[in-house]
Amino acid sequence: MNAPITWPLRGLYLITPDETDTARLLARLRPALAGGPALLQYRNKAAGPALRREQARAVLALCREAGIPLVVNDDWRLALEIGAEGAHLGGDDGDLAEARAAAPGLRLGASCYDDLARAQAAAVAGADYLAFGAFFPSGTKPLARRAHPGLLRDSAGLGLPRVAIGGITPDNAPGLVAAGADFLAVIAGVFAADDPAAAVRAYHRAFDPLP
Ligand SMILES: Cc1ncc(COP(=O)(O)OP(=O)(O)O)c(N)n1
Ligand SMILES: Cc1ncsc1CCOP(=O)(O)O
Ligand SMILES: [Mg+2]
Repeated sequence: MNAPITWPLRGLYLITPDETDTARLLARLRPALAGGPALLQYRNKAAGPALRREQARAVLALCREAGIPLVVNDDWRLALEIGAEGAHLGGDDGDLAEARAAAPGLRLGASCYDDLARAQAAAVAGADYLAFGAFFPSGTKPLARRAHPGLLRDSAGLGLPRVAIGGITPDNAPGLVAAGADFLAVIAGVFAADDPAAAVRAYHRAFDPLP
């Protein structure tokens, strides 16, 4: 019996690296999931539709064993098809209001980049969380638009969980949490670490109350 899946309030939001070998992807994922991320996003910008479908299903099985909710990047129809908990939509990933209407049970995340007006529109369209960033230079996505941590404070009034992304390390994480981030979305900081499980736990310490 798998553990029940509950949607978390805050924590590390782990995102998969671009890995086209499914066995290798799962082998990299297992130790990271052992660290206990709050959420996992399946993202693979190097895979075509068939491989994405295969990998999303395989990743969902691992998430179910670990009791961790899965969000599918870019493709809410795939998320719905495989029974994932959510989908993440950016500016090129279709209409959020259409996804909201077609998939009322899916948690929908919206990329808001550095743009408060976009966040307001996403909230009205039915987003379940708002993602901002990149807050720091990201080797994973070097051309990502940059955002200022003040945006996390400025978006508090929208009343939705806020996700920070982009070049986040255990060292710069506490500043983003202090500015209002509910989730820290991370790829390289975990998957390029020598000990991915320890890296996950290091991010979670950013959410610990101060002594
Ligand atoms: C949690 C989270 N935040 C932002 C993104 C970026 O989405 P997008 O702008 O669509 O860029 P790609 O990830 O598709 O390259 C994300 N995936 N997850
Ligand atoms: C998808 C995405 N969007 C903005 S930065 C980024 C990549 C985040 O990866 P990393 O944590 O390795 O900087
Ligand atoms: Mg996208």
